[in-house]
Amino acid sequence: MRSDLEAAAIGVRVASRERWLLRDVDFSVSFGERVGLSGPSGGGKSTLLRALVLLDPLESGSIRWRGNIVDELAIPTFRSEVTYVHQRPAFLEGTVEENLRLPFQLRAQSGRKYDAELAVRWLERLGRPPELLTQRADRLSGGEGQLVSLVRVLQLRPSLLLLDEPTSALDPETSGRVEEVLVGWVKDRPDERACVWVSHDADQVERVSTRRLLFANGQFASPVGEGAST
Ligand SMILES: Nc1ncnc2c1ncn2[C@@H]1O[C@H](COP(=O)(O)OP(=O)(O)OP(=O)(O)O)[C@@H](O)[C@H]1O
Repeated sequence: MRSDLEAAAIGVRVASRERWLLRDVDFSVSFGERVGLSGPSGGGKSTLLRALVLLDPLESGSIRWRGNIVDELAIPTFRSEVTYVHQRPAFLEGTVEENLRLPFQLRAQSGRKYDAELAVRWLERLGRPPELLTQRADRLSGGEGQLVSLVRVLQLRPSLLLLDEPTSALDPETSGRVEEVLVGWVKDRPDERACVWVSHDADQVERVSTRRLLFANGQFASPVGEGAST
């Protein structure tokens, strides 16, 4: 059966090209899945997620999204459907709300408009009040930044989220909310949503994933088994 995202034999080298960060890596994910990715620091998990959305140039291999090779022209639309969520998100000057409005100016989002009510609903589900919208984005704490970055992504209705340690700066209670929101997000539409979740917390991986993988030295190690199936 065809997977929705398929990476075939992808390779990434450092800019100087003297070292491979990923070499001949195969990976696929299908809608409905929640893939938990763990492994040692510096093992290449972020590099892999970035390569899956072509944020770094591939030295070899290819990415297919829903059966089609993703070429240069397809990248903007592809990235509106498959989104990398950075562990330490960046914001532009201005309020949180101004930052939430910005992606709607991109061509890939044409025809869509910022919806303040939707943003407030996501914030509420993440345990934050609407007043956060008026706060300056550059004054957010690390944890608040992670929450706002999730709202920024979720409001754009993506299909596949590549989550790079999305709760690393959050307290346990808020982490729990994020887990609930993101697991629920996939479960609500399992035929059109999935996520890959990088975490160093083995218990979290167990809670959030339907499939668990270990990534080290730029390669997948042998599977560590199935996670929570529901
Ligand atoms: N642009 C780059 N140029 C050179 N080396 C890089 C580059 N990007 C990443 N690396 C190196 O690639 C390796 C993998 O880094 P990566 O951030 O993907 O690991 P990780 O598994 O996500 O680590 P962590 O769990 O600490 O976040 C590291 O040794 C890192 O220093």
